[in-house]
Amino acid sequence: MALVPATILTGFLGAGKTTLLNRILREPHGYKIAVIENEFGQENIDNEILVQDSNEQIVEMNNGCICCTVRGDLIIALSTLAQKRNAGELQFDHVVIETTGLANPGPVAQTFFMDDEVAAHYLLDAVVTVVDAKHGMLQLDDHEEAQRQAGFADKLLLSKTDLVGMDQVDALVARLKRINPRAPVNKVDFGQVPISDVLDLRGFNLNDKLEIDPDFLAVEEHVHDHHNCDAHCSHDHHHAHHSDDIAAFVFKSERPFNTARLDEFLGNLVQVFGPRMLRYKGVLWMEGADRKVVFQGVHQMMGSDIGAKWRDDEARGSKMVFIGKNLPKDTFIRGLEQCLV
Ligand SMILES: Nc1nc2c(ncn2[C@@H]2O[C@H](COP(=O)(O)OP(=O)(O)OP(=O)(O)O)[C@@H](O)[C@H]2O)c(=O)[nH]1
Repeated sequence: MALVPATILTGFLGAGKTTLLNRILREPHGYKIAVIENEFGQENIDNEILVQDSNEQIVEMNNGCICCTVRGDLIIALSTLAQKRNAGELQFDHVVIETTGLANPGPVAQTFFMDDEVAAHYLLDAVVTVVDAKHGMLQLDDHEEAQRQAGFADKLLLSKTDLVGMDQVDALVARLKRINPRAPVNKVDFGQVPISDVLDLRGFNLNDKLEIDPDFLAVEEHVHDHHNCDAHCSHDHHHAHHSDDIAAFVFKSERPFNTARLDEFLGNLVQVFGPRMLRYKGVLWMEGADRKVVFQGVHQMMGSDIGAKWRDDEARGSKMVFIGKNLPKDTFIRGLEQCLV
């Protein structure tokens, strides 16, 4: 059987990866795409956000962090998909792996060369990196992961250019070109981009990567602590520990929220803690509403959408994930509890 091309979709927290993926999954392009999702934090909210209504596409979830479990979960997910495909149980002709916003794509890409079973079934097509035009500059300043994601890209897609002026876009593009002169930079507007900018790029060139990182294929000891993955997973394949002050926590409740109280509380939260709130999202049960509310944000930019209807057989409740730098978890949790009905 021909090798299945795989795309690694990466980009910093909130850059617009899921928005892009959702658009691709909705578009009638003829590809049958299997998706492997990975999220920072133990609750997979993207699970709820991604469209899952097409029987042409499969969404394969794995909790934990791709960068920690790269030689474990990712290999298992890819191998399971390949076995099902060979057995005729699943049909797909492309795989997209959406990494967490804090992942270094290096080890994810490595999997395609280091694992025989994966290499026997898949061809790494390209690393596509989404960069947030509004927050990208700061993310590149503050986070090594953001630089690696840009540096490793075979294609850079600039999102949220609607939120900034041309000067800011030009400065960011110039910086991206300095970090990665090889990757073409295209704009993506709320995920709108030709499919040919994302799939079938055949952009991954091992020789290029070895030039940038001669250790790319080096086998390393896997020494870090998996118990900490959910909250502190930002190890790269050199096992440098960084971003240790970034942590994720989850709020869950089986009681509905009072809309006015929650709006006011979240508004205050982002005013006070916005600069440290790297990414937050949730699926909410609002009092009196028969549909889910999906809320999410990056720093001070917060928004919400109406989601799917609560099914009759579904237990109603809310779950939210906050990822930030030194956020006062107790203040968040206590405040949210006070917004419940
Ligand atoms: N203004 C604007 N907002 C955008 C654009 N693309 C995405 N967004 C918004 O940015 C937020 C984050 O988008 P996601 O697609 O969830 O980002 P992500 O990279 O998947 O986030 P994580 O996986 O959580 O790191 C959402 O509220 C999107 O609606 C864009 O081009 N312009």
